[in-house]
Amino acid sequence: MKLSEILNNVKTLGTFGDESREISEIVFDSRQAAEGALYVAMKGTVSDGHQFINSAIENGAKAVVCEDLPEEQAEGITFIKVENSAKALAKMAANFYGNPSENLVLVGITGTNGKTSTTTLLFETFKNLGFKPALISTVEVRIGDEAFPSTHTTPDVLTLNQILRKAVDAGCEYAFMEVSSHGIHQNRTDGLKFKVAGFTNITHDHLDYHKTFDEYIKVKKRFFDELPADAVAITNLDDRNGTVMLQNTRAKKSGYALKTLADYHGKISEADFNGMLLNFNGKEFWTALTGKFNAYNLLLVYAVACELGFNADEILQAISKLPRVKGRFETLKSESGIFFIVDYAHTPDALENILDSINQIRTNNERLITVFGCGGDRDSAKRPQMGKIATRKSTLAIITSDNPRKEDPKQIIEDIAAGIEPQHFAKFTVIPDRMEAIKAAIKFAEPKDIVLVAGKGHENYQEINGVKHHFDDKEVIEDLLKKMSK
Ligand SMILES: CC(=O)N[C@H]1[C@@H](OP(=O)(O)OP(=O)(O)OC[C@H]2O[C@@H](n3ccc(=O)[nH]c3=O)[C@H](O)[C@@H]2O)O[C@H](CO)[C@@H](O)[C@@H]1O[C@H](C)C(=O)N[C@@H](C)C(=O)N[C@H](CCC(=O)O)C(=O)O
Ligand SMILES: Nc1ncnc2c1ncn2[C@@H]1O[C@H](COP(=O)(O)OP(=O)(O)OP(=O)(O)O)[C@@H](O)[C@H]1O
Ligand SMILES: N[C@H](CCC[C@H](N)C(=O)O)C(=O)O
Ligand SMILES: [Mg+2]
Repeated sequence: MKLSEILNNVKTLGTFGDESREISEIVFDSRQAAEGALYVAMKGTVSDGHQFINSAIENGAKAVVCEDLPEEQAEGITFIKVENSAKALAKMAANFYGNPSENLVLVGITGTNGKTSTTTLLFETFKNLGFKPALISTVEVRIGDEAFPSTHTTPDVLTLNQILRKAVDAGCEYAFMEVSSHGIHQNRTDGLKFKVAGFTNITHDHLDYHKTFDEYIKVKKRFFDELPADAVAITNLDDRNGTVMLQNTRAKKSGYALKTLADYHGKISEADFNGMLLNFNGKEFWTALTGKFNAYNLLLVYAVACELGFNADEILQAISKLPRVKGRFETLKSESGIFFIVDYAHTPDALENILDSINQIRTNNERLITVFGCGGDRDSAKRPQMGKIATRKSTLAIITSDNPRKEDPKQIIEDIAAGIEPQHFAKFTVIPDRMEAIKAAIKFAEPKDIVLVAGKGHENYQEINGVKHHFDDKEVIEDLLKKMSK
């Protein structure tokens, strides 16, 4: 594609060199530049892409988009100065891939917890409705039945447009994607045309990156502020910040809630480990999903589908067939009758929610054993909070490791333990090796007891010192049960 076409509608502050040259690809990483590439220099969180302009050129880049022009401009290279490289990249990526977000119905879901669950449930619902949808999530990218590995919750804007292009070419009419706060902040979703935007909730997470909760809220809100007038914004009215999210949006506003009046009102009529009887806007149906948070997720799915013009009965029929999402309240029972739950709860709010859901369902004669840890090189403020919640709400908490990354696992565990209240000191034990921790839980458990293994969900690795070792909670439980014949 010609550079001038890639620059269509990009606000430039100056062009130096040939604008009519052919561009083979757009890259923002100098190491990926090949012959004829356009290199976009971006200021990152660790380094400044402007430092790598020369190495991009050495690798074959023929054009450079940057915020600061280099003092010496290499001969034969076109330089384009812009105010904000990330914003320019978003526009250029959409141009390069033919604006695919305008050729399908794009739905974005944001919030601290529930993005993967809701987008996956939407994907499955639309499959049940007879479509071939696309999914962009933490767990995987899907184009119909074809699955691709996922590297981020919200990929970079080039990858996003590339995926959406592929989806459009494959005949997808709907795409459901997770919108993370990092993604919004780093302009990864700029230039995409969203038809529906959904908000799940906002609680404590990622403050290592956003610094304050206010800042985190502001970033999430930006997603709704930037929606076009013909979009629909759907918020959770039970969340303290649900209304704030839509305060300045131009989109049509809609709300869902279990506790207050809303356009989409839901009620849990019955719940046990096998599922729930739900009532949405007066219509009752069964689901195999369980946990109050899944009632919220399903209600948002229902609201999105209604706003997209589908018939309520048809939607509920499609929703009632939904399977559980991988690693989200996944259950498993041992031969001796110990009940296991594998869940991705890795924030204080998610951990509290899942423990509350389990406690509401259990009859209290069984004991609840919680195995969990906290990730290294991530928001450390959530650690003591999770220690407090797990010990308050379980019979026994076994504190272990969950992706220590470059940190010392013992230090992470100490941070978690620091939040435990003195009256609960007898209710926890520390076993840093996750396999040993799960083994101890199985040993301790008696028939009917419940073992919650939280934090990793679908993840199939334990990241220690930059190395990802294969580790899958569900697989480990199954293997141990066989070995321990329990
Ligand atoms: C902290 C963070 O979000 N970092 C993301 C960011 O990288 P960065 O700003 O640190 O990049 P940098 O290393 O400072 O480099 C600056 C620029 O120089 C370029 N560069 C760098 C080196 C070089 O030799 N040549 C070169 O051109 C880089 O490509 C980049 O454009 O931009 C990159 C490109 O889009 C992302 O891959 C990267 O994600 C990292 C890997 C990451 O771990 N991100 C996580 C925290 C994340 O984004 N998570 C969210 C949310 C998860 C959740 O909600 O739970 C997600 O959406 O996945
Ligand atoms: N609507 C919800 N409200 C609160 N907690 C939820 C909700 N949905 C799921 N959870 C809990 O949060 C965990 C993570 O859910 P999910 O993976 O759907 O969230 P996410 O927003 O995609 O997370 P991430 O930011 O890591 O991508 C689940 O395992 C469950 O314990
Ligand atoms: N997307 C989240 C996942 C956290 C999952 C948990 N297992 C951990 O490693 O902390 C993150 O990268 O912060
Ligand atoms: Mg996710």
